[in-house]
Amino acid sequence: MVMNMVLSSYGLEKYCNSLIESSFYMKRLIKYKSQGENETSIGLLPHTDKTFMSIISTNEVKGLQIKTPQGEWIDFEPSPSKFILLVGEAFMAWSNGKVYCPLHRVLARGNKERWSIGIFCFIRGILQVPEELLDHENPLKFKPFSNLEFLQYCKLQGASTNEAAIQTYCGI
Ligand SMILES: O=C(O)CCC(=O)C(=O)O
Ligand SMILES: [Fe+2]
Repeated sequence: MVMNMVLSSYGLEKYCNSLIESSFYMKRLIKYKSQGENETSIGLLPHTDKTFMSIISTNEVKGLQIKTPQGEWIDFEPSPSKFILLVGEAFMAWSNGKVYCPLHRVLARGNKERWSIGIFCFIRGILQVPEELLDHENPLKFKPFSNLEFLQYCKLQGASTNEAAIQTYCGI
């Protein structure tokens, strides 16, 4: 359903079924240690996800920050009924750069433990920019690529925090 909502908002709903059929998910629970009352440290370095998209839900402790296209870091305000969807580098490349893939980080602050649960969605097979997104003004920016091989490449290169990894991997 989430995939459907996101793709529809970009007029790409026609690709929804095939993407859902090729998708698989990884789940990860992260615990961030509490800090001193007035202390702040980096819980997770700034990075972009290597996924197609990621869904994150957290306990009530703030910490996740997202960088806007204008360069401003904004806080994700947690609540029990809320989750955040982050576009990954694979979706950004498949959309030929149309969809923004945000840099995000986690600050560990204060004396409460923070938990987050992430559902990370990857696509099997070869991802190719839909022809509807291409014309004279919007030439192809990314060669066809495999999301899983891209993930492997980032692990081997130690490029997990490199926000331009997809550009180096399959950018034109
Ligand atoms: O813990 C969080 O809120 C974010 C985790 C995250 O960005 C990641 O695992 O890629
Ligand atoms: Fe992330």
